[in-house]
Amino acid sequence: MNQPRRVENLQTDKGRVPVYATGIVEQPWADYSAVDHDVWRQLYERQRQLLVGRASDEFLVAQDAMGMSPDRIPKFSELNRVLRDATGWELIGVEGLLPELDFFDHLANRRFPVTWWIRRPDQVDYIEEPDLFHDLFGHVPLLMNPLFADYMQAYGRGGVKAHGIGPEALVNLTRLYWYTVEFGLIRQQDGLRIYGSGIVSSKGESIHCLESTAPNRIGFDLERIMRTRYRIDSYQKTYFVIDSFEQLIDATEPDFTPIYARLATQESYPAGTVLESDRVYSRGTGEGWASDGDV
Ligand SMILES: C[C@H](O)[C@H](O)[C@H]1CNc2nc(N)[nH]c(=O)c2N1
Ligand SMILES: N[C@@H](Cc1ccccc1)C(=O)O
Ligand SMILES: [Fe+2]
Repeated sequence: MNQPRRVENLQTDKGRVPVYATGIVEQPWADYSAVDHDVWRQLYERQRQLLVGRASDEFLVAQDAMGMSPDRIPKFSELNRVLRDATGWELIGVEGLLPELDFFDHLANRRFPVTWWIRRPDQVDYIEEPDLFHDLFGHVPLLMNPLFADYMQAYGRGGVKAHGIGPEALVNLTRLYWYTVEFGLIRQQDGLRIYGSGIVSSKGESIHCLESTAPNRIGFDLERIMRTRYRIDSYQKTYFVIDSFEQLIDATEPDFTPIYARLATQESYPAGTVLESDRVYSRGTGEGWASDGDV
């Protein structure tokens, strides 16, 4: 995608960046400070160590294929050469969260929006919004996996379609993103493993999601997930487990229009729910759960 014309230098609270008409930001790589690069290195090395034995084989293979350097914040332009050859995806720089339709349209065109700024040293254990580390370390590697790359584009197309159907459909579809792309687990011969970006980019949740007795771990069920509310400010109460990316692709291939219509007549479930019909890998103790805050 040829860069659209530059319209202005946006003064943000994190520095001046060139912003294009489409909201795409050019990565100001030369402006990253030594502190920025050190935060990247610290987070990268800590997560790489934590994820051995915890992340899925697909994630670890994809991350090695992506070939990011721990020593400095990677250049989007360098990663794009590798990514385009592998699956036709490319990264674009953004300021932060985009309006939903913009986000879906980028995914539908195999463009993944990556936040251009990285968190401060005092935010290494928790940050309330996606930064460069969450997007680049968490989301980008699996775009090297052909199956997952297809799923992400299909999701984007589904998002554009859901946006046209209405706000409830968008809520249903966002839950699917949350419980797969962000916080998904996958079953392997040697146990449950992580593929969700929100988990792999978080030290605490990488440990909690597999080792804590507090959360439920339940087998993937499309409509169950689309009815289930989630948490945005604490560890998840429930993690959903797929058997494979093929299962995810097969389950989401059909037209969702009748599913949205059915879901509109049904109640949603609180995040900590366990149903009789659930395939329960482990039922949580609920220890430490806040009673409110589901979205
Ligand atoms: C999938 C869901 O709509 C979600 O809230 C979107 C909205 N906008 C976004 N914008 C950016 N840049 N990155 C994201 O992950 C999202 N997520
Ligand atoms: N098949 C879904 C779109 C979709 C594809 C892949 C993942 C999620 C959603 C629809 O018709 O709306
Ligand atoms: Fe994310």
